[in-house]
Amino acid sequence: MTQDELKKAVAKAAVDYIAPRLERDSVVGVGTGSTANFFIDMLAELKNEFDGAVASSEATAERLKSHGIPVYDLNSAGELEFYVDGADETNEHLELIKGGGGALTREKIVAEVAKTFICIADESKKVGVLGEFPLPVEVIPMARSLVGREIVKLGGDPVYRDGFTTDNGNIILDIYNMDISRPIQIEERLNNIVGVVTNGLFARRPADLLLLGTSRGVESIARKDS
Ligand SMILES: O=C[C@H](O)[C@H](O)[C@H](O)COP(=O)(O)O
Repeated sequence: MTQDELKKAVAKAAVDYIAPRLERDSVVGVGTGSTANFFIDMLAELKNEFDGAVASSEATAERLKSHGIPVYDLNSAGELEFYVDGADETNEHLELIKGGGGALTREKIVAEVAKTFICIADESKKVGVLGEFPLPVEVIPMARSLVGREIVKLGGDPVYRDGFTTDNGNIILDIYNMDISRPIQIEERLNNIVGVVTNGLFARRPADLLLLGTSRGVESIARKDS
């Protein structure tokens, strides 16, 4: 199977999971990226069975609206039953690296609000230890050099994502060669650097359910303590 076929399979598995659990007044949190896009396109078929969505990026909001799915501001949406999103990496504890597309901050905010975070990913995203994929950090532009120096002190190699601006008007530093064997600790340390908005580690708030696309089918992996 191609990677896109695996992404479509997990998107369908997510729709199949939430469909029987949706109420007419449900608002669904929706992530960003190519896997999330397949999910959005399939979610559209259910659009008369739930109220609408909260988007984790401008791109996702546009795609939802193009299908006629109402998009709500998170502040007026109240509680979200589900947040469905892809990932750049996941470990066995469903701790994630996200933000390859630069949407990490809004993704983290929406994930925080949702009762159940469903991660959809193809098997190339499953790793033993996080960090092969460079870890994105969203930074206030004037703090770029300061944050870069602090990241070096933590043992990482920050690289400025040239020409990229987040939906929040900030920049991204991608960290290479960082030891992420203790994800919660690294997530907190990076977030403590002045000028960091947030980083792409989802360890404090990991996924609750991983739908992993493999050549043998979609594996459903629940977080052990969820
Ligand atoms: O900022 C982007 C998001 O965190 C995506 O969920 C992540 O990059 C995975 O994207 P894709 O599904 O395209 O591999």
